[in-house]
Amino acid sequence: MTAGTIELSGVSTAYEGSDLPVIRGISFSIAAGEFVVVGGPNGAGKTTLLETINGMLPITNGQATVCGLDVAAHGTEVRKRVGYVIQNFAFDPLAPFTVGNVVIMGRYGLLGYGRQPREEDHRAAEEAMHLLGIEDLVDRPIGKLSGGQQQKVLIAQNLAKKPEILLLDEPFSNLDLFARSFVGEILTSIAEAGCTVVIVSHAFDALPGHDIRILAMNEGRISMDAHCRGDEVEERIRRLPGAVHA
Ligand SMILES: Nc1ncnc2c1ncn2[C@@H]1O[C@H](COP(=O)(O)OP(=O)(O)OP(=O)(O)O)[C@@H](O)[C@H]1O
Repeated sequence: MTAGTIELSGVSTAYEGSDLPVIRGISFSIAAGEFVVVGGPNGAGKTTLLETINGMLPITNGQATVCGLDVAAHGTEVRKRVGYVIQNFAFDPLAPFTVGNVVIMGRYGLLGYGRQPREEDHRAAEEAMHLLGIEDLVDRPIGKLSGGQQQKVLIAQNLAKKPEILLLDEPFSNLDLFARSFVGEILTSIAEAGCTVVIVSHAFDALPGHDIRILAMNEGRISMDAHCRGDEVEERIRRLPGAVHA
């Protein structure tokens, strides 16, 4: 079974127009349903790692295989199976979309160009909004919501896709303490249901208490690959060399 798996073998990636690799010769395997936190100092390459897994960057060395697909050759197919909640996204205050419009957009990549959402697409969007507790916002203009509410909408949009893998870049950044634990619990339940969850974060206080895999990064490389409880992650990351800025 390859659904939800991530395999990197000696992978390096560089941004367009640059010869310098940002990710440098990284290798690891992530199994379906794993709950992984990626930590490390600013500029370590954490976002770049998520973009690499999601097939958004040219791979200059090695091979990345996601859900059994070679990322370099099948980026579009990979992105149908992977949800990616990007860092610090904020909607234009005048964006002409409701919350319901934004969540159903999560289904568009599966539908194909110009196709209208079907009953099952609306159902998937409703389920995702229900899970995030945002059904009452469905008709609200997205640009008029708070940062934390917009963050929940983006997570719902990606869950509506029913991804095999969910990548989240700083998902807790706009959320209050209560919302952070709430989202942490949702991500745990998603992983328990078999969806691989990979979170880049500097905020570790909302991580669930169960066993978590930590991948720490420094200067484009993996500096630690370990397991611990959610409430031990911060201490483990702090003890790493080069972690002073984390
Ligand atoms: N679009 C881009 N073009 C060129 N270089 C980039 C681009 N995005 C990031 N970089 C560079 O790649 C390196 C890693 O950046 P990345 O955003 O992956 O780090 P990060 O670990 O996620 O940092 P942070 O914790 O600050 O979000 C940095 O040196 C950064 O300047």
